[in-house]
Amino acid sequence: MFVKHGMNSQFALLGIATHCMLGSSAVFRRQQFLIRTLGGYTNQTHHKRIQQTKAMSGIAMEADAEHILRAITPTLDPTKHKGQAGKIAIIGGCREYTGAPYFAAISALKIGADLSHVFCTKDAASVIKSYSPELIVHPVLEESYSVRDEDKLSTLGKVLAEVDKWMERFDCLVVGPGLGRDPFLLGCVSEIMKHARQSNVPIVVDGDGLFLVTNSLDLVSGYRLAVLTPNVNEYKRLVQKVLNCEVTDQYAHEQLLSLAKGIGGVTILRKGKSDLISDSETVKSVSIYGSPRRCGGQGDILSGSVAVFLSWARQRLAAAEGDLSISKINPTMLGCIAGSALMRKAASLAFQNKKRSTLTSDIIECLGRSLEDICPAS
Ligand SMILES: NC(=O)C1=CN([C@@H]2O[C@H](COP(=O)(O)OP(=O)(O)OC[C@H]3O[C@@H](n4cnc5c(N)ncnc54)[C@H](O)[C@@H]3O)[C@@H](O)[C@H]2O)[C@@H](O)CC1
Ligand SMILES: Nc1ncnc2c1ncn2[C@@H]1O[C@H](COP(=O)(O)OP(=O)(O)OP(=O)(O)O)[C@@H](O)[C@H]1O
Ligand SMILES: [Mg+2]
Repeated sequence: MFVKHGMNSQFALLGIATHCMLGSSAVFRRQQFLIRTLGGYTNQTHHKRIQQTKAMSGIAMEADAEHILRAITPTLDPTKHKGQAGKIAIIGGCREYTGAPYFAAISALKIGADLSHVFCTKDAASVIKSYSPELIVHPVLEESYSVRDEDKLSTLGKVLAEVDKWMERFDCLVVGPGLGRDPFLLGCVSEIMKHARQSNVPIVVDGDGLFLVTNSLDLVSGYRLAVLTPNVNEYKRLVQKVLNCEVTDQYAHEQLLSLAKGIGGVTILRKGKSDLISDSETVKSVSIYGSPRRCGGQGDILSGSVAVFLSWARQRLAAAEGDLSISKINPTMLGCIAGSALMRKAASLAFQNKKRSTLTSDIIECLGRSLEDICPAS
């Protein structure tokens, strides 16, 4: 039994119950007993919940990712101006990590965003600029070691003023790649996230952003434009914090639904052998064959990609144009499915060429060709 206790454990139990219901076994009757004992639902609510969960988990889960990629990728139209294909900002990059924010930001550009900004610490900024002249790099974040206690409040004010100047222009923020875990820096980033939320800017949370959010769930709880992209460790910590239990692979879909619901309907992309995606209403998987290489940085490509596709999906749905088959799907789900599929296709292509020496930069080089194969530019 993976559930220990806690309100949200009810959802996990419902998931187990649904699973067992399909088998109609004695174990199911036992789970029903447990739900009644621990869940506190009326019989009617209980029955409705089970029906809903059954409907959700009973359907084929694999997303039609290529169809979605084609439906949300904008055409290259000569009447468009700079910025219309997306302006993305990465909040990340500190003394230790300069690769992660670079990978996320450059991936966004290689897929087709027009502008990619990075807000990082002063130490990281010149290094990131030296990787690429394409990125707009703002050396605005500060770590504790570089700020005296008496200057912390004024520094926070300056950081927020710098980021706020740009906030309304961004189509999506990616918070966390290479952010580090310095307490003062994370305090500033919390405020940036609150401002993004007030401005209705979507936020993709990855890497150390997930460390921050796991300890301060209110930052994203109930925000439908938040996407969390946890790896195996990050997912484990989220499940322990929110559901108060261990990760289960046997009831992976149900647990993911419960987690997304427990954080108020955010969208979660659980990375792994297959990527599992849920917005607390449905669960989809992307199992396109990727690469057996697990070099660091692939998650950063993914977070940058999800930011672009999420922006494109929102744009496409807002204009109510194009493919009606996607019009009922949450844009955060569309963004995750498209980002996951493209990342995996590019990884597969890079591995065909480079085999054991495949690195993250090789995968980034394959992003354009992989998108072209699915969705030709002309
Ligand atoms: N080139 C770069 O600059 C890269 C930087 N990265 C950044 O590195 C930072 C950390 O990301 P990771 O993916 O390594 O974070 P993880 O939380 O997955 O892992 C951090 C380290 O702690 C260990 N760890 C994690 N949870 C643990 C637990 N419960 N008990 C014991 N050990 C545990 C892991 O094995 C790993 O060595 C993020 O900011 C990320 O964005 C990565 O994206 C990889 C590439
Ligand atoms: N076992 C696997 N098989 C195939 N693809 C995988 C596997 N594990 C992860 N991936 C893919 O690799 C990408 C990155 O996932 P990963 O778990 O490595 O993220 P991460 O640890 O956050 O990476 P990073 O090093 O950038 O922080 C995801 O798109 C995921 O689909
Ligand atoms: Mg990561």
